[in-house]
Amino acid sequence: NTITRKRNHNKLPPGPSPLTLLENLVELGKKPKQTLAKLARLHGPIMRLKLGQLTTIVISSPDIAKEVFQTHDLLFSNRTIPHSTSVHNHSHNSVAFLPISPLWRDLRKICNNQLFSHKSLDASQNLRRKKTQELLGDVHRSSLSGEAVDIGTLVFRTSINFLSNIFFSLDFVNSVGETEEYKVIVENLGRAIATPNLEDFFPMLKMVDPQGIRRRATTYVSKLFAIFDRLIDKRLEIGDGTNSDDMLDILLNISQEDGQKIDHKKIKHLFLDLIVAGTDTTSYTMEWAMAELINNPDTMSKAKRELEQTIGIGNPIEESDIARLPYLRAIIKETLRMHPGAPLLLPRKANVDVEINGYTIPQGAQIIINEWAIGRNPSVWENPNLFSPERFLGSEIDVKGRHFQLTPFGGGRRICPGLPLAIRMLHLMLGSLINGFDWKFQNGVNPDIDMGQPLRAVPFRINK
Ligand code: HEM
Repeated sequence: NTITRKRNHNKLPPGPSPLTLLENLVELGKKPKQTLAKLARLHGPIMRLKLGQLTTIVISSPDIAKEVFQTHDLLFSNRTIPHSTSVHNHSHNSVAFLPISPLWRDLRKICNNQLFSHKSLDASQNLRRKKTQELLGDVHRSSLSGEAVDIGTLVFRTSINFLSNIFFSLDFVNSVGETEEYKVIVENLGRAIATPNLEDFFPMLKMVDPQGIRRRATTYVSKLFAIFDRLIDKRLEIGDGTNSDDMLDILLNISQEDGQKIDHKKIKHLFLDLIVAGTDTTSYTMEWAMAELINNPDTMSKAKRELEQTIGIGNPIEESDIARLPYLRAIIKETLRMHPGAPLLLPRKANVDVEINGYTIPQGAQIIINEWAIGRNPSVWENPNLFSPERFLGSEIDVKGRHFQLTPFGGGRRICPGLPLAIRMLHLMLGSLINGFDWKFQNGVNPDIDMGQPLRAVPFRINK
């Protein structure tokens, strides 16, 4: 599995034939995990896939990922643009898809200043505390009636309401019906980016939209934009008198001062990116963390014991407690290793010809880091298929993009800006769910959430 370091320009190991590749791509849309496993077995640390107009380099080795995220970060800092993001001209306004440019920098700066800096995260802590209490209230009600809860859906509701409060000072989701409505929007938009689209490989298909991806993306972006439009119009009508100081107010103020930096259209694209990038990934990670804990009773007991000793059974968890909960932190890392929310991260592009490990990556090639395969690679991790948070105790490996065997949030200048928020939310929600309740799978059965079954589990309230 080691890569030969001899000079081997332009002779990147080829991947499967175009036909097999096409089959794999179709499968990837349907069964992402099984397909990734197969691809990881088939190819080594680096592989070139040539299909139609697009050359894709798939990287499944920490050493080579380091070249992309650190050594040559700038040269790999743009993305290939999926055609599905051309909907509503999103790719030209999107912090996630713009090339490195003054607009991208302005948008990242706005995100950091308003949302993700230490200071703004501390300022929004009350809101997360409140949304977590509401989550626990829902779980408590189910525990009284002995009903199973759908973890992914509950966490989705918590995360989207947290974001909608920061943005607009209101809950997007107040009922089961609304949760479903927003979940469908976000899942479909995520899929529009993650599903391999034949249009991206064969540009002549762009008019045809053979998989209907662009049609679906148009429907769901339009739905979200209609909601944002209504909220922005309402805010502008109400005028200055009712300054609520949320992110919408701040962005409208910036747009008044400097319309170049951000305008109404760009505000909508930014909210779209943040909601799509931030909610599905968080609920997916939480669903897996809970599934692994319920499946591994010893790990669950250890986590509960740590919480009991540090915080006290049933007591509310504060974000400031996270630093004192090493086992809980190890559980989140282990979940992100085995079940990265974005298994192929987001695509990058070689801005010029770049030499890495003796290979020349051709200009314009799409670069995919196969995070899922790196997390399951037996030459990187001992017993990679075993859920064992202990491997992280006393280890310096973190998820901040500097340990290349574990980069679920990417790395370099394009690293996920939501990382600090995601980390706080994941620990807060997971710690709260297990410190307040015992959990069992519905009907005692371990659901295979790989197969797209949502995790349903029954909570039992713990008496203090
Ligand atoms: C467990 C949760 C999350 C995971 C696993 C995750 C993962 C990722 C990954 C892999 C990337 C691409 C990084 C790269 O190319 O190097 C990314 C980008 C991004 N993420 Fe996250 N993310 C999460 C949560 C969030 C949250 C909560 C937000 C915001 C509310 C967010 C907003 C973004 C944005 C805006 C980008 C694009 C950045 C750019 O291209 O400059 N993410 N995320």
